[in-house]
Amino acid sequence: MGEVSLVDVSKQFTSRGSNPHTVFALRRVSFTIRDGEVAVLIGPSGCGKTTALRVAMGLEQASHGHVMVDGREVHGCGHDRGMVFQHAELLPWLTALQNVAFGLEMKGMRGAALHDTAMRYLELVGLKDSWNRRPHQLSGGMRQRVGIARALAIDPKVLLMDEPFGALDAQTRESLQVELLDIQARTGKTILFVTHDLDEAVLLADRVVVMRDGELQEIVDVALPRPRGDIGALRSSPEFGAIRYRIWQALHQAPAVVH
Ligand SMILES: Nc1ncnc2c1ncn2[C@@H]1O[C@H](COP(=O)(O)OP(=O)(O)OP(=O)(O)O)[C@@H](O)[C@H]1O
Repeated sequence: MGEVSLVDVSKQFTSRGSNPHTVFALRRVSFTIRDGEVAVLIGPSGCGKTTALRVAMGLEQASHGHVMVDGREVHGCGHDRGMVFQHAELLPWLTALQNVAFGLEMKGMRGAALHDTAMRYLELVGLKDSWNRRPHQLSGGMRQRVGIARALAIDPKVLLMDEPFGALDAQTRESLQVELLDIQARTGKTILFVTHDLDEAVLLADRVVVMRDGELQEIVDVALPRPRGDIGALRSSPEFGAIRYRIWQALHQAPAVVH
């Protein structure tokens, strides 16, 4: 199982100093991502996407409301959730293999099981032959692959991905999108994915959660068959265009009324 819910979650940040003020990053946000589903969070810069992900991960505590995983309220981080960041955030002094093994060691795995499991996940992301390279010896795309392998290796129920392909060139981004679709098909992981990119949202998602000013604006169903197949052909299909336009409309609707 891997169902994750944000239940009436609000998050406010209060800055101190000479000009103290409060920012409402999330206001009463509720949604559920079903087991095995890919949900994409999209919305303008500053609308609260990263905050929603960090609250779901347990890196931030909600000011109000709570997070449930498989019907159980969670507090703080846990091995049931894995996170992939925009800039892989690898430990620079460790090899690719050691970076993937790191989380497994935290889980208590040792010896041959540790090595074999870390290697299996590097293989899953196509990096078996680069196991001994340190992050500075890897391209941006390869570093992101290591980040994905590291998050998957702990076998979380839910994968939380914060603009993981945002800093990559278009070609690398596209090949990682295809890889992620493939990995998701093989592992059946529940994924909550943040992006600014409409095409990426339609390509990856079962549902797209549109956010605005810290509020949930709308949830749009992406009724495209899986596997997504030839993504070039899919992108140019009328069905893809219609869903993309539906999300665009949701993004450009009048702002939600703040009570
Ligand atoms: N630690 C923090 N302290 C103060 N304010 C914060 C903090 N984290 C986020 N915020 C504020 O909360 C709001 C939402 O930020 P968040 O990073 O979640 O938005 P986002 O939609 O992910 O933006 P982007 O697309 O630019 O990454 C913004 O106004 C931001 O400045």
